[in-house]
Amino acid sequence: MKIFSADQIYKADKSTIEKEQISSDMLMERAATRLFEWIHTRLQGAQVNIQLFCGIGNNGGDGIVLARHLQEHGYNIQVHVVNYSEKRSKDFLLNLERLKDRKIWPDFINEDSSFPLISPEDIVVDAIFGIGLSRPLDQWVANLIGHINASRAFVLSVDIPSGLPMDRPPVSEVIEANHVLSFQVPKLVFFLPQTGIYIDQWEILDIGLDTEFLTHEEVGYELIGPPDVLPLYRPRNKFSHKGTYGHAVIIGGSYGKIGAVQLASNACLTVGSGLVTAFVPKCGYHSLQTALPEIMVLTDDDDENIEQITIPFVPNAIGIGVGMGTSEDTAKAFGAFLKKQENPVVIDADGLNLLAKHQELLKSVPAQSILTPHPKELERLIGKWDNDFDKLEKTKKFSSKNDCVVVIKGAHSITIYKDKGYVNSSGNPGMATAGSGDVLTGMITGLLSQGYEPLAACVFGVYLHGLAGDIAVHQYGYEALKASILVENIGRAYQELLRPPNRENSQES
Ligand SMILES: NC(=O)C1=CN([C@@H]2O[C@H](COP(=O)(O)OP(=O)(O)OC[C@H]3O[C@@H](n4cnc5c(N)ncnc54)[C@H](O)[C@@H]3O)[C@@H](O)[C@H]2O)[C@H](O)CC1
Ligand SMILES: [K+]
Repeated sequence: MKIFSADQIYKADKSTIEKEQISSDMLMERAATRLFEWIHTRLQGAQVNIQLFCGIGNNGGDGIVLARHLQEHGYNIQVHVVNYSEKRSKDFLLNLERLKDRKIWPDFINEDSSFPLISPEDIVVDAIFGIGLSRPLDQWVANLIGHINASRAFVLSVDIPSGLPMDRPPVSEVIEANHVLSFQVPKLVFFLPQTGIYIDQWEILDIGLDTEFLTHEEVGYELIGPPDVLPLYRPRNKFSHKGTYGHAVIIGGSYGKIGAVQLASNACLTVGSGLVTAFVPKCGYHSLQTALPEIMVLTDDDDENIEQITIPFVPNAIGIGVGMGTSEDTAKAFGAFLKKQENPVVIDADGLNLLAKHQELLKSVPAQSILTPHPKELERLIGKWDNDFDKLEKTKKFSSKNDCVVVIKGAHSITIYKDKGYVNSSGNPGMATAGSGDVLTGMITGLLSQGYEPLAACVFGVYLHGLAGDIAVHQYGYEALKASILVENIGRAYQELLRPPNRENSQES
C-alpha cells in the first residue's frame, strides 16, 4: 500500500474534487461520515461523554461535521474549538455555521481560557491539527495537548495525532492517540521509532479519493502487507528437485558464536533452499553436524576464527557475517572473499562492521547485494543522522551510491533500494531477541538461493520473518519468544500467507 506525503494527499483531494465535480465540503462530509460510522458501529448509542477538540483548519472541520452527526444520533457531546489562529478554513466555517443552525454551541478555547475537565471515562476526539501542521505549536496549545494526554481518556485522533508533523520529528507536545483513523492512506510517521510512539492503533478509513491518481502517483515509501508480498511468492513446481531451489552457503561464526550460523543455516533451509552448507571455523564443526543433520559443513583451517574462505563450488546464494568476529585475519579473508564475488551476497552483523571499518571494501561488494543492519550497524556504515527522516534519506543515498539493498531492522523494518523504501507491517516486540537477525539473514539467503531477486527476497523475507514471529507469539508470549522458535514457525508463516482469504470463515461454520 502506498504511503503518500502531505502534498500528494492534497493533490489527491484536488483531483477527486475535480473529477467527481464535488465541492470540498462534500469531501469533508464524506470523511466525517466515515468517522461517524466507525464510532456509531462501536458505541451503538451508548451515553458516554464525547469531548471533541476541533482546530480551525480542515481537520477541525472534520471534527465539527462529526459532532453534528453524533448529536443527530443522540450522543452526549461537548465541542471545543481550539482557536489557535484567525485563519479559519472555508469548510470549517461553513460547518461551524451548520452546527450553530442545529443549536449546538461550541466553547472556544483561547490562550487565556482554562481547559475543560476531562474524565478518564470520556472519549476525546482529537481534531486539532491534521496533515497541515507546519510550524511549532503555541505554548498554550502544547499545554492543552498535555492536558488531554494527562486525562487518561480514550483518545481517537482524526487522520493523524495532533502535533505530529508529516515529515519531521515533533518539537513539542503530541497527542498520544489510542486509535488513529487515517483517511485513505497510512502516514509514514506511524512507522518510525521517533514518531510511531504516539500511536497505539491505527486504521484506514476509505473516503473514496481518486483511485486513478492514487494508482499512478509515484511514492517514496510503501507499506508492505499480504497483498504486496503474495505476488512475490514463487510457487514450487511439481517436477522440481532440490537443485531447483539452489545451494546456499552461510559463512560466519567464531569461537563461542557458532549458534548464529546454526540459526541462519536452519532458517535458510527452512525457508526453502534446496541445499545449505555452513562455512565456519573448525570449532563449529561438531555442534553444527549434530544440531542440523540436513546441512553440510565446511571448515576454515583455523580453529576459532575465519581466516581464509574457500568454497569448492559456486553457490546460488551466500550469506556472510553472522557471529564472524572482526579480527584482522577475518577482515583480510572477508576482503579477499568479496573481491571474488560476482553475484549479490547477503552481508550481516560482523560483515557489516568490517565494511564500516574498512570502507574501501564497499567497492568490492557485488551490485544489488543485501545489507541487513540494525540501527547501530547502520550508523557505523552511513554516519550519524539527525532524526528518522534524515536516516532514511541518508540510507537512500548510500543504497544508490553503492547499488545495494539495505534492510534497516527495527520494529517496522524498512527495506531501502535506491530512492524507494518498503515498510514492513508484520512482527512484534517478542522478536527483539538474540539471534532474530541471524534468522532473517538465513531466510533472505535462502530466498535468493531459490531465485528471488534481491529486493524481492528482502521484502518477502522480512515480511515472512515478522509473520513467523506473530504466529509464534500466540503460543509463547513476547518474553519467551526465541530465535529458534521463529525458525520453527517459518512453515506456518508460509501457510498463513498463502491461505485463501475465506478459509477461516468456512472452517468455523
Ligand atoms: N484527503 C483527505 O485526507 C482529506 C482530509 N481532510 C482533512 O483535512 C486535514 C488537513 O487540513 P488543513 O486545513 O490543510 O490542515 P490542518 O487542519 O492540519 O491545519 C490547520 C491550519 O493550521 C495552520 N497551522 C499549521 N501549523 C500551525 C501551528 N503550529 N499553529 C497554528 N496554526 C498552524 C495551517 O496553515 C493550516 O491552515 C486533514 O488532516 C484531514 O483531517 C478533509 O476534511 C477531507 C479530505
Ligand atoms: K488530529
